[in-house]
Amino acid sequence: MEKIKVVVAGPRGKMGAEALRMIEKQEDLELVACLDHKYEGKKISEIDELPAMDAVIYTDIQKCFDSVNADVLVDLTTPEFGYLHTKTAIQNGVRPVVGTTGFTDEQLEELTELSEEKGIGVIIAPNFALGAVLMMQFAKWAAKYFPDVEIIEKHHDNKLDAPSGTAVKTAQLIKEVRESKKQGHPDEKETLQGARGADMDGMKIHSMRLPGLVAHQEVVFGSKGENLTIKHDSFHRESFMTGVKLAIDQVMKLDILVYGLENILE
Ligand SMILES: NC(=O)C1=CN([C@@H]2O[C@H](COP(=O)(O)OP(=O)(O)OC[C@H]3O[C@@H](n4cnc5c(N)ncnc54)[C@H](OP(=O)(O)O)[C@@H]3O)[C@@H](O)[C@H]2O)C=CC1
Ligand SMILES: O=C(O)C1=N[C@H](C(=O)O)C[C@H](O)C1
Repeated sequence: MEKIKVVVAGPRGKMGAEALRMIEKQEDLELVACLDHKYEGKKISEIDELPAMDAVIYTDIQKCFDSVNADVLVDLTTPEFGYLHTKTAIQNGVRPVVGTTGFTDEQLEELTELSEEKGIGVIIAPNFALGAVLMMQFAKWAAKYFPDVEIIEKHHDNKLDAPSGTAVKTAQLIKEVRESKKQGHPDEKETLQGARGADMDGMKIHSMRLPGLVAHQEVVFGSKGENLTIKHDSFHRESFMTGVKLAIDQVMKLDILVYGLENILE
C-alpha cells in the first residue's frame, strides 16, 4: 500500500501534537517531516511528550520541501504562518490541509486562485469536528425560518484569533440563506464599547476566552415566544482528528481549494 506522506506544521502545539498521535496510529499515513520555528534538525522523538517518531524538524519550509518527498502539509500553527505555509506548499506541489484559523477573506481568495492556477488540492476547514460541522449545517437550516440569531463562541484563553473561525464560517453559512437584517432595537446604543459583540451582516458574534474551556459554540435563534439553541462542545482535541484524517485522504483527490469540511462529507 502506497502511504500518504505527511508534513505537520506546529507539531508541539495542542492540535499539532494530537495530529502526530493520530498519524502514528494510521497504517496509510507516514509522517515524513515537521515544520517548527525551533529545534531545527531534531527528531520528533527527541522532544518531550511527543510520540516516538523519527521525522525530522525543519524551520525553513522551502528547505523542508526540497529535502523530503511530501504529499500533504497539515498546518496547525498561527494565522500569519499558516497562510505563508499554505502558499509555499501549493507552489511546491504539496497539498495543504489547513486547520489554522484567522485567515482574511483576501488571503482565502488569493489561495483559492493559486490553487486553481497550479491545479493543487487544498482543504481549509475552520472546524474538523464532525459535530461542529453538523451544528453549522443545522444553524444554516434554522436561519431560513429564524432570521434573528446571535452566535456565542467560547474557547480556551490561549486562542489568538477572535471571533473563532467556526463562528465566522457559521455566520457566512447563515448569510447564504438569510436576508441582511439589523437586529435588536433600531435605536440601541452601547454605553460600553463592544457590549453587543461583533457584527456580521447584522448578526452578533460574542467571543468568550477562559481557562478550562476547549472549543464550544451556541447559535441562538429568537422568534415570537420561542428560542432555539444549537450547541456544540469539543471537550478534547481528539474530536478534531476524524476530520483531519478525512481531509488528508480527500485532498489527494482534489485539484481546487475547498473551504469547509461539509464540502467533502458524503
Ligand atoms: N480547524 C480545526 O478544527 C481547529 C483549528 N484550530 C486552529 O489551529 C491552530 C493551532 O491551534 P492550537 O494547536 O490550539 O495552538 P497552539 O498555540 O497550541 O499551537 C501552535 C503551534 O504552532 C507553533 N508555531 C508558531 N509559529 C510557527 C511557525 N512559524 N512554524 C511552525 N510552527 C509554528 C507554535 O510554537 P510556539 O508555541 O513555540 O510559538 C505552537 O507549537 C489555531 O489557528 C487554531 O485556531 C484549533 C483547533 C481545531
Ligand atoms: O483555537 C481553537 O482551539 C479552535 N479553533 C478553531 C476555530 O477558530 O473555530 C476550531 C475550534 O473551535 C477550536
